[in-house]
This record gives sequence, C-alpha cells and structure tokens, in this order.
Amino acid sequence: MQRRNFNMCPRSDDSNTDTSGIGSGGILPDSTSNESTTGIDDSCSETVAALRDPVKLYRELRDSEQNDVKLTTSEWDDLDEIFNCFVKSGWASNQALAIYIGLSFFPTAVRKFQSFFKDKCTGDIAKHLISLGPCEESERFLFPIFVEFCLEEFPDEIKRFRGILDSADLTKPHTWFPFARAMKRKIIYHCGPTNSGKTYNALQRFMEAEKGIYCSPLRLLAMEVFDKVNSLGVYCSLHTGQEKKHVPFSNHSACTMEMVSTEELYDVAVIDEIQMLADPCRGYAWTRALLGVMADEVHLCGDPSVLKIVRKICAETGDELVENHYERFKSLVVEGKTPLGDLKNVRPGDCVVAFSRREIFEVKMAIEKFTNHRCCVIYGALPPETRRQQATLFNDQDNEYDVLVASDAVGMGLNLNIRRVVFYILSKYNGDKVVPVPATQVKQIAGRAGRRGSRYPDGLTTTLHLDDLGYLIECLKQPFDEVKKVGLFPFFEQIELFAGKLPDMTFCQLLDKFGENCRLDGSYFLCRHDHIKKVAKMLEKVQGLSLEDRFNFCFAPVNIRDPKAMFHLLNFASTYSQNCRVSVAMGMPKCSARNDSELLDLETKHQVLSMYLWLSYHFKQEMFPFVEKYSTMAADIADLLGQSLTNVTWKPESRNPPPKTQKEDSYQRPMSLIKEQQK
Ligand SMILES: Nc1ncnc2c1ncn2[C@@H]1O[C@H](COP(=O)(O)OP(=O)(O)OP(=O)(O)O)[C@@H](O)[C@H]1O
Ligand SMILES: [Mg+2]
Repeated sequence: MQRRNFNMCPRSDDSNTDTSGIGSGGILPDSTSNESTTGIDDSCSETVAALRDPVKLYRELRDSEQNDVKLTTSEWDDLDEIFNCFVKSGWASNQALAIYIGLSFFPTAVRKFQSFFKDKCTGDIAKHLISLGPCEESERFLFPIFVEFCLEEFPDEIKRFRGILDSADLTKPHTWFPFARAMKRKIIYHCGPTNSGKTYNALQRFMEAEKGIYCSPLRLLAMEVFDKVNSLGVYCSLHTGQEKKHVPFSNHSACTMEMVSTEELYDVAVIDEIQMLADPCRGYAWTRALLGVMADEVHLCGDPSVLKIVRKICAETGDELVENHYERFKSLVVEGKTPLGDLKNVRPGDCVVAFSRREIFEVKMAIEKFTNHRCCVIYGALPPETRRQQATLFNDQDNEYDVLVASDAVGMGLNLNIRRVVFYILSKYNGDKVVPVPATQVKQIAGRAGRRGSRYPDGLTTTLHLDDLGYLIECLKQPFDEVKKVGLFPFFEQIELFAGKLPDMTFCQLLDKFGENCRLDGSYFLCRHDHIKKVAKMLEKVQGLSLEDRFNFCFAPVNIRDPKAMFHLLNFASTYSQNCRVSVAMGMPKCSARNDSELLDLETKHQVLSMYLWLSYHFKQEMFPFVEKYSTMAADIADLLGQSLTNVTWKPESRNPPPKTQKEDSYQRPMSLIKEQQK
C-alpha cells in the first residue's frame, strides 16, 4: 500500500531510518553528550533544545537514566498543561495518522509519551517547552519526538492500524473494473435542462444497437422505457431489484441503476439522470455504472452539474468523451404576477406538488370538494404499478381525472400531460427538520410541465402562495451547482477484507469503523448509510447469518420508519438463518381501503411483498420459493391501491409526521388557504 500523504512526516516505512525534515529542521552538530540532566536555567540552552535533531533527541532521552531535573510544582503543572493541549490537538492527531497512529489510539499514545517524557526529560528541554507554553509551537516541537517514541513503543498497534487502513482503501476506484479499462469506451454526455430531448436521443442509439442496456434511476422509468422500446418493435427485457421480465430473443434490457451488470458486454449503455452521481445515498450506483459498464458507447443523460467531474473521471479512465449540449424545447414560463392563490383556481392539466402524504391528500380532497375536478395522486410510497396507473388515468383525456397531485416522486424523467406545475408548498421535512426544497429539485419538478409531444407543449409553473413565488423564481434562475465529489460505497468483498482485520465487531460496528477509516480520492465521498446501519442493528439479534447474508439483507428495500415492514424483514432474516424456506405471514386484503389506516396498511403490505421479491433475486431462490404467488398478490394490492386512491374521502395521516414543534429559525410556510377557509 502507498504511504499516506500528509503535510509533515515524510518518513520512509523503515522505522529505523532517521527522519530528515521532521521538526524544525535546523540540526546542530552531533551532540551525544548528555550534558543536561540537571536543570539549566539559561535561555541559550533552551534555543539549543529547540534546534536539536528530534531523532537524536529522542534517542538521548530514551537512553538516559531517570532524570533528576529540578522543576517547581507549577512548572510540572505547566508541562501537564502542554500535554493536555497536545492530546487535544487536531493537527497532531491528524499528522499521527501518517505513522498509522489512529485517532482512537492517539490519546493513549500521548499519555504514555507524557509519562516517558516526564521521566526522562532534561532541564533544557523541559524549560524550553515550558517557555513555549501550551501552543502550536510546543506541539510542533513535541510531535517529531512523539513520532520516534510511537514507532518504537507501538509497532503492533501501528501494524494493526495500517492493516485496517489498507483494507479500507477506496482510492482509485477506476482501477476496480479492469475489463472496462481494457476497452476503449466512447462516452457521450447528453447535457441539458429538463425536457430537452436528452433521454430521447440516447434511446435512439440504444434501439439502433445490436445489444443495449438502459439504466434508470427509478423502477417506473425502467418500466416506461421497457414498454416504449417493445412497442417500437425492439425486443427488450426488464430487470429491476424486484422484477425480471425476460422477453424471448431480446438483446436489449432496461434496468434500475443498482442492477446493471459490469460483467456483460454491450454495444450501447444509457445511464440516465447522471447528476445522481452526487446523490448522498444512491450516488455509488451511478459511479459504479459509469466506471464499470462494459459498453463501446456509454450515453450519459443529465444536467450540467456533473459535467466537469465526468471530464475528470474520463481523463482517469482513458475513455473518449463527447459532449452534446441541449436547450429546453420551449422555455418554462413562471406565472409571475398570479400565484394560484386558492386551490379553487386549478385547471385541467395542473399538477399540484406537495411534499408529504398528508398534504397530498389534503390538496386532493380540497380540490374535489370545492371544484368539479378529480385528482390522481403520485407519491413515493405507492408501488410503481399504482403510480403508473394514476399517471395513465391523468394522461388519458377521456375521463374526469384532469388534475394530478404529486410529491417529488414525479420529478424524475417521467413524461406526463402537465400544463402547469403548481407548488402547494416549497419546503419539506428532511427527516430532521423542515427545510426549503433544494433549487435543483424545484427545477426538476417544474420541468415536468410542457413536455414535447404532450397535450401541453408550453410549460407553466407557479406557487399557491404569493410568499413562495419569489423562491420559485430564484430557484429557476439559479445556474446548476458544480458537483465536486461523487458517491462511492464498498463492495461486499471490500467489507469482507476489512472485517478480517476486526474480527470481533458486529456488522454495524464494522460499518462505523469503515466510515471512520476509509480513504478516498478527492473526487469521491462515501455514501450515507444510516439506512443500512439501522437494518444492521436490528439484525444483530439474528444469529447464524454469514457476513455476506447480513450485507445483502441490509440493502433490502425497506422503509426503516415503518415498524411493520421492519418486523417482516426481521422475520425473513430469522427464517433464512435457520435454513428454512421463507414465506410472508400476512393476510391478503379483500377490498380497497375504506379509511386511511387501511390505505397505509395496503402500502405496507405491498412494500413487504416487494421486499420478499427483492430478496428472492438476491439470495438462493429455493429459500424464497413463493415468488409467483407473491408477485400476483403484489399486483392485486397495487390494483386495490389504485381503486382506493380514486375513492379517498377520509382525512389522511402522515406516515412519518414531522415533529410538532418547529425551531424558530427553520423555514415556515404560510398556512394553506384551504385551512383558512375551513377555519
Ligand atoms: N426529436 C424528437 N422527436 C420527437 N419527440 C421528441 C424528440 N426529442 C424529445 N422528444 C420527446 O420530448 C419529451 C422530452 O424528451 P426527453 O424525455 O428526452 O427529455 P429529457 O431532456 O430527458 O428530460 P428530463 O431531464 O426531464 O429527463 C419526450 O416525450 C420525448 O419523447
Ligand atoms: Mg430524461
């Protein structure tokens, strides 16, 4: 492994080699005389101490007898204070990483060094240090001596920590895919705003190719491409975490990003929504696809935010990069002077966007109560099949469902007959507090209005409240932020190697340790994995799972805030660990939901079945033998959900309501007009 690259301490790996360049640099002629074992109260000798070669200085201390230096009590206290400062020094603890003294071991090492120093120090050194006091300069004086001390005293600790770091090395990720590196790939970046034809053009090449793969950010979009391509006469299969539809004789496939193979050869690969490289949670899947897919032509579709970093990555991989820039077919118009004001003013083709399940239903019910419009709904907890059914209902002209109420789940890539996007609200709960919706997301969602080829080719957008209009305009005007880092997450093999160095840790502790110790190049970040850790923690009580099984169970698609879904996942893992065939212990609902808790129950039931199907494709299939039965059940529940949504007449609840009390500095929105009306 390469040595860590730090500002100071360019030591060679041989701990017996003298260190040049550590410390103040000015080295006096060799002075082996141990002249000052008694106190020398002399500023000249203090300067001498400052200038001495730390390596030699350490050796002298080490080889000297116990000191008989005479210091006053307050001077000893001063020395302790200096060491207290040293042990807290961020600079010193970071520099110590260069010799593989880890952050957790650093305080112990410093305390041992402190005892050693107080036992052995000579008067001139002690006085010099005391004269510096607890400050950066004293840290810089002590550090190189500390380095020598550690190298001699803690070789095992250093070796162990070095092993850990070596196994948590995520640098140079482009070298992880030697087969893709052996190819001369041509990367075509379709770069532009929403509704500019990026995906359309990439798909043209995809369909012309002998063999192609389309990688989607969402199951729903993969299904849309699967349908579209098959309808145009190109046989195409579908491969998502939960579903494999093999179309006979097909050479084309539409998959979700996580499912793309880096072992199969393709002529054309399409990686859609490439800006998701920077997604804090799922970014690693885009990075893996970009670095690893084995295709002669790789088409990337997305906004310009990741263009620079893609250029950098292509320079590292040696791939040729072609950039195709696009403009929006028709510009998006903000209805500047007239916010909607009242939900009574919705018109056919409007999509009202809210960010919680409760608000979505609140809006739907208000519109249906106060107007003659009927609303379809799309939100994240709905199965893709139900979202698609709702989208079709909305797109279809021959019915009364002419308004859509949706969450940000509508934001990516979908082509809907939307004339105007109306933001009911421009803040959302991020799991911690209520924050303004990020500008990139606002643009993405507003970009759903006025799609080319739809019934409304001219797109409009506005807000319900006048107060929010300024923020909407600001978001649309903002240029795309340039992304500096893209996501990475270790493969199982990397975690396994790491676990080998820390055999007594639970999987959850391993993930924490990996996060603390992993090394990354400047263009990469480690993706957030709180979700995985939460599942790992729950599965700790399940005995008998191999590390690989645990790893795979932790990636199962589960809503960690839904206790019922978590309970089922725990059951699946327990049954699997006992080597028994896994089934779902759950009754099948007979009719559509009559109230909100029944609707929530349908959503959960579908998620549980969907999780089962996912597990069946990620574990030995014979352990999950009821795939057909549960697929049918899942489809039936998706239908029931669709029926339920058209009949909603009750007051909905949030699945995960945000805390009631809001901090004063958090984003506040005006109360909805409907609520005011109701008051
Ligand atoms: N050359 C074209 N001929 C006919 N239809 C087109 C053409 N280009 C794009 N379209 C249609 O315009 C709509 C928007 O195109 P597309 O989905 O490719 O946009 P996009 O830039 O990928 O948008 P987003 O960023 O939202 O994904 C689609 O319905 C697509 O079929
Ligand atoms: Mg697109």
